[in-house]
Amino acid sequence: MAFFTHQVCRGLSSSAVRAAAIKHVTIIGGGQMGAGIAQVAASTGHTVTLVDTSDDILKKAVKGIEGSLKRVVKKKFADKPEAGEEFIQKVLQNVSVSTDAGAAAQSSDLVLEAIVENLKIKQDLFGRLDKLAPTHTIFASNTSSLPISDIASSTNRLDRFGGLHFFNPVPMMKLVEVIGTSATSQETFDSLLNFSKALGKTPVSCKDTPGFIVNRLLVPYVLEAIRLHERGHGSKEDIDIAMKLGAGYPMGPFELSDYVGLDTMKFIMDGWNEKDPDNPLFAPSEMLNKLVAEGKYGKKTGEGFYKYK
Ligand SMILES: CCCCCCCC(=O)CC(=O)SCCNC(=O)CCNC(=O)[C@H](O)C(C)(C)COP(=O)(O)OP(=O)(O)OC[C@H]1O[C@@H](n2cnc3c(N)ncnc32)[C@H](O)[C@@H]1OP(=O)(O)O
Ligand SMILES: NC(=O)C1=CN([C@@H]2O[C@H](COP(=O)(O)OP(=O)(O)OC[C@H]3O[C@@H](n4cnc5c(N)ncnc54)[C@H](O)[C@@H]3O)[C@@H](O)[C@H]2O)C=CC1
Repeated sequence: MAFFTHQVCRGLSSSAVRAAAIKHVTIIGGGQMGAGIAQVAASTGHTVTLVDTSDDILKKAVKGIEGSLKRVVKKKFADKPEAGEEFIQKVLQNVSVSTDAGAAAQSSDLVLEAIVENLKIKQDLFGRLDKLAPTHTIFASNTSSLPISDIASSTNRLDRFGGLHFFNPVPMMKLVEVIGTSATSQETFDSLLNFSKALGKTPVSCKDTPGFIVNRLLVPYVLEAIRLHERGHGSKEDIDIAMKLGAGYPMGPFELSDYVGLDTMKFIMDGWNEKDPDNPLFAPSEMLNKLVAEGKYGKKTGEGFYKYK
């Protein structure tokens, strides 16, 4: 099955001697993931420019970062609230915002994209930035499901292009999947690996295959839960309770879907179904399609499988 052939294998123990350090990062997309990555990068001493399409979205993103930082310092500086407030201010000083991705990319060591899960839109963005960013700048995508090599194909910097896949909520989740394509240079891969470690995360090396490691396992599981419910074999609530108490998952599959975003889930499912139409694991779900058509994307819109208002 061509869909699941792998491209390249890289070890985590490779020499990182030549890898350039990443200091200034442009993060494009100030939604759940981009804001979370910006927060963690700024908290670990990197300077960050967060880019989105409007000032309003960026304002909301910075407010979200501030709210999340407050939760972090409540624990980290439990008995030193003043030091906690100082930390928040210091982190926020490391973050600037912009609606001009091209201008931001011009002073960046890394441009990391966390925009909508759509190949054409991601390709357009990187194709444009490729002409504006300095030669040394590394490009990376936080895509959940798209081949990194397909996104990179719109640029002329295939050796300086990789994947950095974070997990939601970024400040809490320790893993980063680092993806090299067959064209990604070892130097680039090592820079991305070192950057993940500098963020305090644990990186794993992944091949450029659909879903990398985590989503290749997680997406079929969640879709099977939805199908089980569609067949009338369990309520959402019971399935969620069952997986939390019976399998030790922190969230059940319906809670997790709402948390991730049903729009993102649908983008992933449709994309994989299109590439591999005979695979029952990626068969469309009427229930998911209906919720997305109604604009019920989950927590971020106030309703998905559950209501949050
Ligand atoms: C769907 C399948 C398809 C996916 C495809 C697309 C997605 C991807 O490409 C990859 C992904 O990201 S998959 C999703 C991975 N994430 C998970 O599985 C999260 C599962 N949930 C959890 O770990 C915990 O419920 C969690 C850590 C979230 C919350 O912990 P709790 O359950 O204990 O609940 P809380 O009481 O709310 O939180 C406890 C404390 O955690 C801290 N915290 C939580 N969220 C935070 C945030 N955003 N920022 C900062 N701190 C945060 C916080 O300390 C909180 O305590 P309080 O502040 O006192 O509430
Ligand atoms: N939601 C999740 O749990 C995870 C999502 N991802 C991936 O991260 C990416 C972003 O996902 P989320 O943050 O959940 O989405 P989101 O919907 O919360 O945020 C996306 C942001 O990108 C902005 N945007 C869209 N097109 C843009 C453009 N051309 N230029 C600048 N900004 C643009 C939107 O205005 C929005 O603020 C997707 O590729 C997704 O697959 C990866 C890991 C986990």
